[in-house]
This record gives sequence, structure tokens and C-alpha cells, in this order.
Amino acid sequence: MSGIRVLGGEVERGEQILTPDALEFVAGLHRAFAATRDDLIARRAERRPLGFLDETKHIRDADWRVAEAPEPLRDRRVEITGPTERKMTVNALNSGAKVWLADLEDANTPHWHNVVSGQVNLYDAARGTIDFQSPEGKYYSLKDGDHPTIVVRPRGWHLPERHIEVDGRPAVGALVDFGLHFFHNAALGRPYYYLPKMESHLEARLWNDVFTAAQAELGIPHGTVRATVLIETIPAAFQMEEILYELRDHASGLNAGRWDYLFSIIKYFRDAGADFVLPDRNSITMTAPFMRAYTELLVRTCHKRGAFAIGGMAAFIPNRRDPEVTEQALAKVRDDKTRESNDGFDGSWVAHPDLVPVCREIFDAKLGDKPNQLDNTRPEVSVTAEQLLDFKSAGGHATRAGLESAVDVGVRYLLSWLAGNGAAAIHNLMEDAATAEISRSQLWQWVHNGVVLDDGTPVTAELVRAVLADTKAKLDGEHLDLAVELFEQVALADDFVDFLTLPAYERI
Ligand SMILES: CC(=O)SCCNC(=O)CCNC(=O)[C@H](O)C(C)(C)COP(=O)(O)OP(=O)(O)OC[C@H]1O[C@@H](n2cnc3c(N)ncnc32)[C@H](O)[C@@H]1OP(=O)(O)O
Ligand SMILES: O=CC(=O)O
Ligand SMILES: [Mg+2]
Repeated sequence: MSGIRVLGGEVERGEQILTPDALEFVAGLHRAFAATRDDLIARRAERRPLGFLDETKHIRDADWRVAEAPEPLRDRRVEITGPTERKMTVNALNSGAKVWLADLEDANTPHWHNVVSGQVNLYDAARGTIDFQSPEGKYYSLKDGDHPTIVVRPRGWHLPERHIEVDGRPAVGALVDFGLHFFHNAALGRPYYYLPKMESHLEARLWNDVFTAAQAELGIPHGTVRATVLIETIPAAFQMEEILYELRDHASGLNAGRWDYLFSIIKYFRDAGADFVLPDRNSITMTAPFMRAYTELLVRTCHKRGAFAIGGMAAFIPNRRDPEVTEQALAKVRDDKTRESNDGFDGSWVAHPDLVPVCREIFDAKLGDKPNQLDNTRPEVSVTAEQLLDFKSAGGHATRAGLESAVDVGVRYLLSWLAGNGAAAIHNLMEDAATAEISRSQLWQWVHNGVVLDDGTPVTAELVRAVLADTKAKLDGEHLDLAVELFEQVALADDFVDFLTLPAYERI
């Protein structure tokens, strides 16, 4: 394998995934597409003025539709998300959901072990052979009957995979995740993906080129791949149609990735002054007018083009040991999914198996005998750039409790992430890379825009450091010093860190 080096340690059954042919395939994708990926990442830093693009108006005005959905993706009323850890893989496949988003992204720490064992688990899951024996003696295997369609979410374009080197540089993480999965499983007929964190239709074109090349290389018919794109950055909100258009032979739909969307807004406008400052994270709901504008535009765009509109994640999770918490979570999720189903979404995400029934019940009631509501085209919806950018419509305040919570949740999440768990239940909420990004970027924005808390206290770096010290004193954990150091860097460093996972990845 000339030019390819595998630098990670041994992982059980890794040799079944990291075969010479599979690595050559990944290296081929990397050699063909890494330079374009680098250019597109560099363009992100330009932060061009936002608006619907003049140069693509002809695409928005033209009459076209995405490819028709294949049978396994026609009914997506309830999608469970979660990392590709072995026990959770079996549990997700037994959850009764229609789709399992197998997450190599927001919910995953890309430890080498997780990267490789995740592929082992996906290999077994695709073949229906996965089982798991827990150390406590419980045996997990697939129940008889239908299982969710597996849709894999590779890492975003920004992350490298330093354990695989191609021609002397780390491979593109997204191409490692996609390439290994596609190589081993595409011939089984369901190479389906979720594409995260894109900022432009040109990034979607790159994915489309990757799919086209990968299919040609393995002799898989063009258009077998299907991709659902997360609209979870503010620039992408202005290019929903163009993104679907670029991927039209391979597009399945769009998803409203609300948590990264909020992070992206903060990141994009981090130094733009008071009009762009967002209040406490927990005070921003999906009914805030600017969030509503985003989901309305997403449903309208999808259904105009024959693509599925998939709702986002309500962060409330049940607790089997606490009925009160569970009751509250179910009520919150019920409200969230009811709004989405009434707005025309075809299905939505849940974070936990105990939330599958409520999501299914709500979409069952809305869909009746139909597998989706693509026919609900919402022609009355018209969303302007001003509405998407009206962040003042969030209402709410920056508060002391919000600041303390941002620090507490951010450090606790980093502790979990460093230990290899990219999703965690913290204070009865699901936290993952996207929600943690909000916590730390929000503090950066408050410090750099002279925000004053509702009790009159100015937000300064010193205040955040003091709260961080108090938080550290209350916590423990193997990686506490590192978690605190990283949090301080990503919340306060003068040069805004693009993604917290970039410096964190350097340290694992
Ligand atoms: C912003 C975004 O990108 S959202 C999408 C990314 N985020 C995610 O995917 C998060 C998915 N959810 C999770 O990871 C988990 O539910 C957590 C971390 C939030 C909570 O996990 P836990 O504290 O282990 O939950 P809990 O103890 O209630 O789990 C009960 C059982 O359900 C299983 N379970 C919980 N969540 C999931 C899931 N998402 N998928 C499969 N199984 C799950 C557990 O494995 C456990 O199984 P067991 O009884 O056989 O041991
Ligand atoms: O990936 C989903 C999100 O909300 O972020
Ligand atoms: Mg996300």
C-alpha cells in the first residue's frame, strides 16, 4: 500500500475493516478530493455577507425534483440517533424506530478505538449478525421482525483522521468514515448517509462527486447512495435548494439540526455587536420567530423538491429511575414533535429508545395511512433573509444562571468526550458536541460584545475564569485538568477556535 500508513493501535477485528483494499479505496478518495475539501474549508473563514445567492437564482427558479425515495427511506416518521457503540447499536436496531442514525459525528468521540469498532459494529449491523454480551452477563441480540434502516453520519469536513496517513498527511476524517462504510457495505444495497455541518452548496457538490466516484469505483449503480443533509449552519440556510440540487441524484432530504444551527449563528456573528448576541441557550425555543423561519423554509424547500423534511432533536431525555423526569421529557418531546408534524415534517429525531413511541404516535396520527407527507407542499410559506437573521426575535436574557450552566455543562461534556463518550446525559438533557459548542461559543460572544447579565454584572473573561474555577472545584474525573484547560481555550482564547473538537482531538 504505497503512501498509506496506519498509525492507530490494534482494535479487535480491526483487520476485517482495515484491509489493504479498503485502505486503498479510502486513500483514492482522499487523493481525489482532499485538495477541494481544503479550499472549501478555507472559504468558510471568509464569512461572506449572508443572503440568497444571485448566482444560483436560476436553480431556485427552475423546475426539478430530487430522485424518488427508495423503499427503505419512504417512511421516516421516527429516527433514533446514537453512537455506534455495540450495545447501543443493538438497542437502536431493536427500538422500533424506522431509521437509526448511526452517529460517527456529534455523538461520537473519534478515538481510534471508536472509529474502528464503530465500523465493525456497522458491518455486523448491516448483515443482521450483531449481538453483544455485557460484562454484567446480559445478552443482547436482534429481535425478530423489522429493524430500522441504517443511515450513517460521517464526521464533518473539518476533522482529520490522524491515525491514517495518506502521502504524509492525515486523511480527511469524513472520507475515512464514509469510505470504510461504503467499501464494506454498499454492495448490500443500502448506502445511506446523513451529511453534517456543511456551509455551502459547493460542499454538497463535493459530497456528490465523492458518491459518484465511489459508486463508479465499486461498480455500484449511480444514484444508489442516498444522503440527507443537515441544515445546521446559518450560511446553509440560504442555500437549501442549491444543496438539494447539487445532490439531486443522491438526495433523500434535509434535517433541521437545531443545535449546530444555533452554534453556527453564534460563531458567524461572534463579533458583530449587540444585535447578534443570543441569550441563554435554554431560553431559545423552536418557536422563536427566527427558528420558526428556518424550519418553515426547510419544509417548504424539501416538499417543493420531493425531498423529505426531518425534524430535529429535543434535548429532554427520560430517566428510567425517575418517573417525574421521564414525564417531563415525554411532555416536552410530545410538544416538539406535534409542532413538527403539524408544520409538515415527515418524521423526526429522538435520542433515546423510550422516546420512540411518543414520536411514532404523533406522526401516526398526522400521517394516517400515508408513509410521509411529501404532498403537503406548504405553498403559502415565504421566508425572507430578514426573518432568518432576526435574532433579536429570540427574546430572553443573558443570566448568571445561564453563564454558570454553560461552564458546568461544557466542562462536564468535555470530561465525557475525553473519556470516549461523545453523548452524555447531563442534568436530564442530552449533551453532545453541538450543544457543547453552544455553551462555549456563547461565552466567547458575551465576553467579546460587552454583554451585561440581567443582574447588572458585565461578562468578562475574569468572571468566566472565576466560575470555571468554582466549577472545577465541584467536579472530579480522570481528565479534569485537561477538560478545564480546553474549555478555557475554546470559550476565551482571543482567536476563536472553529470547532472545540479540533483542539480536543489533538489531546486524545
Ligand atoms: C445535536 C445532535 O446531533 S443530536 C444526535 C446526536 N446525539 C445522540 O445521538 C445522543 C443519543 N443518545 C444517547 O447517547 C443516550 O441516550 C444518552 C447519552 C443521552 C443517555 O444515555 P444513558 O444515560 O445510557 O441512558 P439510559 O441509562 O436511560 O439508557 C437506558 C437504555 O437505553 C439505551 N439507550 C439510550 N439511548 C440510546 C440510543 N440513543 N440508542 C440506543 N440505545 C440507547 C441504553 O444503552 C440503555 O440500554 P440498557 O438498558 O440495555 O443498558
Ligand atoms: O446534528 C444535529 C444538531 O442539532 O446539531
Ligand atoms: Mg449537529
